[in-house]
Amino acid sequence: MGKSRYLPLFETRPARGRLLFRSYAASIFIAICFIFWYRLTYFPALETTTETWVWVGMFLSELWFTFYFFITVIVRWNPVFRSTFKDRLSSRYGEEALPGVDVLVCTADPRLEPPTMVISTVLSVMAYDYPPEKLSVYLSDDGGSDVTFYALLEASRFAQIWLPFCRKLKVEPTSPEAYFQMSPEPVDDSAMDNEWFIIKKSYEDVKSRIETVTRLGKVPVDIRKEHKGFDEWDFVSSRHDHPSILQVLIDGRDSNAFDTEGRALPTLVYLAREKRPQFHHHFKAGALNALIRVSSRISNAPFILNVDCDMYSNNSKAIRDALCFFLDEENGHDIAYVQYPQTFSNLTKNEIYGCLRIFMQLELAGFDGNGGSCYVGTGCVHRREALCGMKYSKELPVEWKAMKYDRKIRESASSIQQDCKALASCAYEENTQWGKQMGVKYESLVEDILTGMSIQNKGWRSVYLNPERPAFLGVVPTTLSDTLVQHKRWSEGQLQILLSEHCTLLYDRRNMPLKLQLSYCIYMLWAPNSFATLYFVIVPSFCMLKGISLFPNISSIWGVPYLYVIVVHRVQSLVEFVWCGGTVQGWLNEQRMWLFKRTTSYFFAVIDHTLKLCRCSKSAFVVTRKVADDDVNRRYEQEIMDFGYSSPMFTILATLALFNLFGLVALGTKKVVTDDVLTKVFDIFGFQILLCCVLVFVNLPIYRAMFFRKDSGKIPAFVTLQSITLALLASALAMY
Ligand SMILES: O=c1ccn([C@@H]2O[C@H](COP(=O)(O)OP(=O)(O)O[C@H]3O[C@H](CO)[C@@H](O)[C@H](O)[C@H]3O)[C@@H](O)[C@H]2O)c(=O)[nH]1
Ligand SMILES: [Mn+2]
Repeated sequence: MGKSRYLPLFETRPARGRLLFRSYAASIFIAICFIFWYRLTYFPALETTTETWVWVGMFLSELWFTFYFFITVIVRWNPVFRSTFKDRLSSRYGEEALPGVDVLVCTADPRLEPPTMVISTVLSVMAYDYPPEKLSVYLSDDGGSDVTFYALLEASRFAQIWLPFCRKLKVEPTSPEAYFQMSPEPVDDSAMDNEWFIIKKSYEDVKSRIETVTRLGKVPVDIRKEHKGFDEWDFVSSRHDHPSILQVLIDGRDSNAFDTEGRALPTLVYLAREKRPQFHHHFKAGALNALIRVSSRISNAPFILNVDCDMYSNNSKAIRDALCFFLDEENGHDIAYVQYPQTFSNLTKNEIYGCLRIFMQLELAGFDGNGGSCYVGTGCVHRREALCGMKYSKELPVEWKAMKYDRKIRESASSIQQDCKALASCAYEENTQWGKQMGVKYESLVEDILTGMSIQNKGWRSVYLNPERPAFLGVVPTTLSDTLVQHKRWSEGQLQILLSEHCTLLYDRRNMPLKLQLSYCIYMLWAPNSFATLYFVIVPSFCMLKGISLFPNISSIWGVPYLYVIVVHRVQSLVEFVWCGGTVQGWLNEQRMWLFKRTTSYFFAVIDHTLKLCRCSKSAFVVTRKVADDDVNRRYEQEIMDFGYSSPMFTILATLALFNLFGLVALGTKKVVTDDVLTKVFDIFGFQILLCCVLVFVNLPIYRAMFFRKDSGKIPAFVTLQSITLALLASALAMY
């Protein structure tokens, strides 16, 4: 093709309103300068040592918040949005010349991640609008469960009717569970409609068979006879102790692997990598690395899509979209991965536990503008070489066509099986670079972010793509404790990166622009953020009771910059949230979660990590629960916060909430008694009172859950009692 006629396969648009944002940021910056001026000028006027120390604390906290604000500005400085031209891709490459794509799906526990959900995800990716002979799907089962294997076996059979049905009706989404839940029953009597009912019935049968087996907890003998693969479980002593299990359920190279319309089926592979108690298995990162190796032996596609088991494909064009970047002749050669945002199917209108909306819809675009999107673990298409650890180099152009995978070459299935089992064994990685220089990284609980950083450090770029129809839909946790525990894992993982040699600001960073390095700090600093936040939640109320004023009088001129920052900064956050598709109530909920996470999850992450450094505890990847009982689901639908059981996190939340409430009450009574010209008190302690009121308002659901609710999701009496005692003690300490 002549250069003059070159048409790009994707385009990039900068976000609108950048000028407005930059002016806003500059104005806040000026206000912050005034705040520091105030802090420093009034410093010498302090009388007691307590006053001096709390003042220093305020100064440090404000300094910290300023630095953090500066980073949030960098992330938002230049967001970019991308779109693709899939028609050009088709006309340039046709169907024949498209590259192979391997899809890696991970599951870890059949009780937390029901096998029916896992196979809906698997079926949804098998049904991509992509030549099936170029598609291979691999499921890693860290639960090592024969029930999950049975579910996949059922899926491999159901695929024979599901895939032609999806093609014929242009089904969207291609997850049978989601599709039949949302698509209305057809009303005509045509043959097509009959087929709709037949397939639906067939899916329901599959589902009910799997659910029966799941309830039993093991596969009955008569079903075990259906497939020789079940024999592998004869050697399984527990999920933590078994040899590699590998079953090719559909072999795409097999000339008999056809759907009911005679078209090829994608290859489908089940893998439970070897587990032995004496080996560390490195959680999801380890699972992915085993899959990367096994897939390289079986299909070796040049592009790898990876999804979590709850993230079904919601857009059957997503692979083609991603390829528009990699296959663009002019600008695609250095792109290592294309990241789709995580979006969720089970959100309620006002998202009581938040859903990373700003992160997924805006900050990732900001990262892209600064040099490359983060890798967020799911919904990401990688170039195999980049994921395997190869450095980018202009001289060594990566040629995807060179990695041809010839489906016609037949090898004996048993020799492939033998090789693959060795590749998925515990000992395979010993004395290799896997997890360090190769594949997904092991040193952090957020293996995704660290792996993305390391890929960018090797000279690759990455892009963020957010098509109008979300590419994947997953599940957000439906209780407060699940959410807080998930965030604890994330912030702990980020802290691990911050304190490791991979910290962007210290690492060998020739290939990462400074603005991208700073952008990563926005998450790496989550955990340390807890200290400044705890300080602001506790100390101003404490000092209010002690009679120490920490902020300027509300009527003084120094009050203006404070008011400006407080009001304008929150307005900007609200506007941003609504722009990203949220509701006003949703924003309020998000603010609450922001406070809860900082005072519990992030704080616990610091403590846990410190214990780990002292070798008192070990890293654990607590898998997020994807199902809940009816009671919990009902409360989630009604957007009522679920506490349900005692947890030290809830004790902290409730104590802080009560402490601030007591503060307000005590102040009220004290002033009525002494009647110390009320307006004067409000003037001197105005900001502290305001802060206290805001905290009480934000904590309203906690008071309700302690004192006014009767359902099983309320705060347990034991936690309430504990918190009242602690908060009373703290208030007494402040007042006397
Ligand atoms: O030992 C393990 C633990 C987890 N998983 C799988 O990893 C995925 C993510 O686990 P989940 O409990 O759903 O974690 P989330 O917090 O929802 O996941 C986010 O955060 C993780 C990093 O902490 C990323 O890996 C994920 O992609 C990202 O969605 C799931 O498919 C699990 O089945 C494994 O395969 N093996
Ligand atoms: Mn998840």
